[in-house]
Amino acid sequence: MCTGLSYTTKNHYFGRNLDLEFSYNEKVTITPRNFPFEFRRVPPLPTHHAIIGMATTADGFPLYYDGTNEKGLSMAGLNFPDNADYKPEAADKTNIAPFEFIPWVLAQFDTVTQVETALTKVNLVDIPFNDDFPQSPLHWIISDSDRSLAVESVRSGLRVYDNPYGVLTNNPTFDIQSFNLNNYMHLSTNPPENNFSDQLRFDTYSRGMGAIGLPGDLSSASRFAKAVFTKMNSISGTSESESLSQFFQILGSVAQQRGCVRVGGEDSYEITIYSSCCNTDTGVYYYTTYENSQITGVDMHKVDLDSEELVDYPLTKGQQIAMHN
Ligand SMILES: C[C@H](CCC(=O)NCCS(=O)(=O)O)[C@H]1CC[C@H]2[C@@H]3CC[C@@H]4C[C@H](O)CC[C@]4(C)[C@H]3C[C@H](O)[C@]12C
Repeated sequence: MCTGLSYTTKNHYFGRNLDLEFSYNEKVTITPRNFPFEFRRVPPLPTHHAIIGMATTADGFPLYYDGTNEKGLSMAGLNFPDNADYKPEAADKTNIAPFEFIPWVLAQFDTVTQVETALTKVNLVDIPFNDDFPQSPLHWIISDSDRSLAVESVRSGLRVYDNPYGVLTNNPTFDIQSFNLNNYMHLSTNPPENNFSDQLRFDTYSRGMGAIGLPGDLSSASRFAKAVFTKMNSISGTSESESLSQFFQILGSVAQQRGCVRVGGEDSYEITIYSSCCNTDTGVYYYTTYENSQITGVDMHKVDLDSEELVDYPLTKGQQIAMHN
């Protein structure tokens, strides 16, 4: 499971939790403007926007999990099992393989609204990367500082939703996730009032009681409600430190601790492998990992963005403890 998030203070920030029981050796990866992008069914892009994000590179191609381009447009892929349905090639459409979707979008568009227009022609074609990286069922959040979309290729076709929450988790489909929020409209950050019965007396014995009923389990529907509540009520100062802290706190509210979500075999548990937060205005990509609570950053503008070569940074995965004595 995963959670994607778009958040604005003075600058705009975009990132995600990647929750999984293993890692594919992902690295913070910068694709400079002249890296020759080739696609399976659409024309290559020899020059394009530069991209920074988390990716596994295979056969020289950056397989992005999430990324931001130099115009501040961002996109992340999240697991969408059983619902994702990729299509046969369509002659009258722009046929993009799912693993090409993030590079293809971030390489050429500046805003969500531009992407929305282009998506009317897009067909997510069922072409896997290779035998080592078979097709994965994904859906996507696409954000800029103004708005977000949720994009889902399902049996009935490509669904593009306006995403006013700037949040995406996993199943069910985005329309159902949105509908479910109706169940939580009574939640409040204020102390509760007695609407239960005027014949009874109640005591607000604790702070935070206005949001009793907000789910705290790690299922994707619960994480969606929790993350939307936390984000929509978030208050942050505008400095980089305050903004980053608030962003990682929101992601932390839906993070997965080892042992709580068993998957498959005896000793297999899902954890939050990494949390990322890219300042989309400055092009600095920050991350923490499960065992590295210190924020690590990579500034895309510190490398030669006119080059042709991918630049990647292996993740620092152990705790970086600042001892006082
Ligand atoms: C598994 C992850 C989602 C995390 C999640 O939700 N985990 C719940 C698991 S569980 O459902 O609970 O068991 C997703 C998110 C992004 C994905 C990569 C995107 C690029 C590329 C696309 C290719 O087509 C296939 C290989 C590829 C490297 C992808 C591998 C994998 O699919 C990634 C890491």
